[in-house]
Amino acid sequence: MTSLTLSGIAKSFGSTRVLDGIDLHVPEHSLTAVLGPSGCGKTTLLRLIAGFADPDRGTITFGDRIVAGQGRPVPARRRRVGYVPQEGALFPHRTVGANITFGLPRRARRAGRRLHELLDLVGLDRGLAARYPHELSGGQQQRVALARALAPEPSVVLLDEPFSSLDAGLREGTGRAVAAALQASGATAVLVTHDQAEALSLADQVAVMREGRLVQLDTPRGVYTRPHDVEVARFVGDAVLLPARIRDGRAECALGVLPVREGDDGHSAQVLVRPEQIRLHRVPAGGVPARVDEVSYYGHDAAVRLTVLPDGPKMTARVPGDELPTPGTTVHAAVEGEALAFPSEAAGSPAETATV
Ligand SMILES: Nc1ncnc2c1ncn2[C@@H]1O[C@H](COP(=O)(O)OP(=O)(O)OP(=O)(O)O)[C@@H](O)[C@H]1O
Repeated sequence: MTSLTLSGIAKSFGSTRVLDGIDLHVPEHSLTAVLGPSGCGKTTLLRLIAGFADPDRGTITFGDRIVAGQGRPVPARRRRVGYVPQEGALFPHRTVGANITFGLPRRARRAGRRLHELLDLVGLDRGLAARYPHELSGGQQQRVALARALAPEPSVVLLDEPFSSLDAGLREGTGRAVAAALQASGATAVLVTHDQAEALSLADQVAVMREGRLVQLDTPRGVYTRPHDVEVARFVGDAVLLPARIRDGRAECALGVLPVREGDDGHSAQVLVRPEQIRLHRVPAGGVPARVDEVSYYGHDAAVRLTVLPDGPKMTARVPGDELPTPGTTVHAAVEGEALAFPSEAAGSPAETATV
């Protein structure tokens, strides 16, 4: 395995610039999630790394070996890349075992030991080796696809939305199993996804893309707690956005006077609070009075929709499932921790404020 470095990568199709100056370093033995909305260029980026297409500008380096951008590009088959597509694309008429060992030399295929190692690695029962893909669940099929990608011990493993065809329950378990197998194999991996929960829960670092550019490269926690801008903040989680005025490291807004991490004094700004930062008290406790409009109970927690009294903004708080207020009553909403301040012009239209 090896590290992966992209420097100044650009790619256009006709007059459309799809990737614009991407710089990305994926350390050895780590998993980077490339997160972004549909059409932002994620798959194109993976295809360039794999060698299925060439960048117009910039270089791609595996360890200290330049594979694209200087001289003739190294062809895909010589890059030693493992690729896991959206739906495993397993060979339907080959058994699980034959699918996994497809890329191995004949001798290794016969020995069977590597097959067992790979099945163990991705957490599949060895007894499944004789089955055909249609006899497996979607999650099992994706694990087989990963085992097949890992079999030849690739330099880099690329996964293109590998869980998008799975239903929610299977998705989480398969994601964790795949991340664990990648870690156990020591793989250097890039996972493309538009699902922020998947990116935050599985990856070591998250590369947030927008319209062909990399807007933030950070740890999952960094992306969530220190988003580069309002758009990133809203993309990676629910957010309450309020107009505010910053003074002495504090923001004056509809939720009171909140400490902020950053923000220029005397400027009008937008403050961002995560719904789970809003605490609801039955008695005044430093918060502002709010009317409970609606409560959605999810078991582990609940979403409480509020209107700040008398006619302030509407917002949603996430509270523990055992602390449910009654709709129609008045509570006192207080913010725990720091709010994030952003320049007000970056916050979008007024209609977007105070929503989640
Ligand atoms: N071979 C191609 N020829 C022309 N345009 C292309 C080609 N491949 C991709 N595009 C365009 O480039 C843009 C980025 O596509 P890409 O598939 O990389 O995005 P994505 O972020 O992976 O989207 P999704 O999440 O929907 O798969 C899109 O506008 C797409 O139409």
